[in-house]
Amino acid sequence: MVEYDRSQSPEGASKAAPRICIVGVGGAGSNVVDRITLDRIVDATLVCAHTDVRVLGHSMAPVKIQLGAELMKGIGAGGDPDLGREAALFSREQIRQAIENHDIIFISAGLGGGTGSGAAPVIAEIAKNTGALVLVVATMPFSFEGRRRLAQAEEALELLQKRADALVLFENNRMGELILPKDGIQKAFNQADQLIAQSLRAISTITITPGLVKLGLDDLTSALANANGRCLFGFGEARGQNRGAEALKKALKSPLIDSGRLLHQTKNLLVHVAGGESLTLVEVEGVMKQLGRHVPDQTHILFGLGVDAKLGDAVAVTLISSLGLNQLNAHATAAPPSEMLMPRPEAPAAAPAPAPAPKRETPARKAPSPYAPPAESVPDLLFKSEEFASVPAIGDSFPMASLQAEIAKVQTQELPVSHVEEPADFADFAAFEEPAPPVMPTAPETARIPVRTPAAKELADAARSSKESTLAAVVARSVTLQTEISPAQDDLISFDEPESEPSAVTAAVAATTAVLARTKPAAESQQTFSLGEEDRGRFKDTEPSIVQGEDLDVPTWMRLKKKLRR
Ligand SMILES: Nc1nc2c(ncn2[C@@H]2O[C@H](COP(=O)(O)OP(=O)(O)OP(=O)(O)O)[C@@H](O)[C@H]2O)c(=O)[nH]1
Repeated sequence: MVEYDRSQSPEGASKAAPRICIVGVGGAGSNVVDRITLDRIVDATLVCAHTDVRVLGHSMAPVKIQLGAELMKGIGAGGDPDLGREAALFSREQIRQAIENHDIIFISAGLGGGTGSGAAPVIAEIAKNTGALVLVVATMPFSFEGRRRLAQAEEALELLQKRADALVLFENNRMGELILPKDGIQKAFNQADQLIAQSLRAISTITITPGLVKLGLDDLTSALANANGRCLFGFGEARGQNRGAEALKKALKSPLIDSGRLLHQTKNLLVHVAGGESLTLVEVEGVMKQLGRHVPDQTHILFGLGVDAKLGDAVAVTLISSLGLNQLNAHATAAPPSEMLMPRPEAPAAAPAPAPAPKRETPARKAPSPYAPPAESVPDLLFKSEEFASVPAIGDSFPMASLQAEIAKVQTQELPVSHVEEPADFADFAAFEEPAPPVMPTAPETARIPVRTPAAKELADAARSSKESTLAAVVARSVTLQTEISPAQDDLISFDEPESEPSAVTAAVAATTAVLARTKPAAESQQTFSLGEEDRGRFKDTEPSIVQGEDLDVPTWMRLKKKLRR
């Protein structure tokens, strides 16, 4: 495999992908790291740091640090932040070794207990001293946990604010309100962990994705700056014809934004729109117009636009803002979370109530980390070489017109498919309940590139000449008709000789090979299922839905798409 080594470029190593480390501290922090590990949502070094060996033992993080092993004897801090702090100080060398050599370090902790509240500020300080950018994602305790926990959380928060470059604070109470009372505490925690994990992914993506309109850490801190503020976070991703509008709708529906209602009161709102290479300006404009109905005119919108080939034909919208705790509480008592989208009325009746007197000063902006590049150079430093370089650019040199002509030929040609065997795990038609809409032939060239590759042609020819390779024929035909240039993570394509032929063709060949390698050969014993006129009884006046073993009620694009994804 030939890899494009960005460190060889004239700009040097500064263009390498940023190294991200996520440290979960204490029980809550470790749960968040587990979720990230399970979902494989961020490409990062995952570390779990805890005083409690039982929790560490169950942690899925590849790197585990037992804090203050000798001091704590493997038992948790029992809700005492002093013990948590001592334990972290005992293990500071181990912590430093685990987290050094990273550009961005996320620290996640539930505040209020002993380990998270005591150790997270120490870890943040060590992280800062390594020269990394330090972002803390923390939760405040539920009100039912009592005043002492809240006081401990507030104290830890102050320490963290002094050390972190940005602090994303979630209110467990608020997240707990969003589940049904009968669902119980476990569900509340799960919901919270999921939101925190999502926000971590979104923030890391925003910071590392090269942007046409780049958002920096200063934008993030502006969006989060609020006296005693809590994070409002919404994320949506969608495919299909109305993907921009759908993605925004999902982001607004995120419980922390309460169907867009909470945005009516925000001063700063960070909006990041990202898509694959097919993302159009019209779509972005549509998203922003629609969003404008949910935010007051005076809201300062921090807008970012990113192109990430990994998104393929999806569009993702991320909304990040913050609201003072008092405003949030006032909103919660005034209006229960709503299911419906509530656009802002055209003429807002009254200005939002003034924010209550701040309890705590918003921390002064920290001096930029030595690792943090100046605003203009952020996209360069944060460019992920191996991912983006592997996606072929579609230029004039690509023989699109002739390929499309060939495809048109193939599309009108009937391949002699006598039957298609469904592999065991292909019978899962439940997955089709909410399928992504088909990609229309009019889709922009960069969304999906129909490619008739030499390899695909060979396969199709072989399929026509051999009755036993019917599945291969369908796959070949499907690959021929709709080859995605942005394959799934496990289909990443290696380029042996990138310059030797158009890279999209290479991609299609590799995709074809990958699909076929995973495809089981058709079983000899399976019989072709066909209905003759005499069998059709009361259905005699209807069109047959199964022809030559293919169920025509299942739209072609669905069958082909499913097979391609396998
Ligand atoms: N979101 C979320 N919050 C949690 C979870 N578990 C605990 N919390 C919150 O985090 C706070 C701290 O709890 P833990 O993380 O278990 O405590 P710790 O930091 O490990 O401290 P010790 O148990 O005293 O060693 C609690 O007061 C809860 O508000 C969880 O799974 N998810």
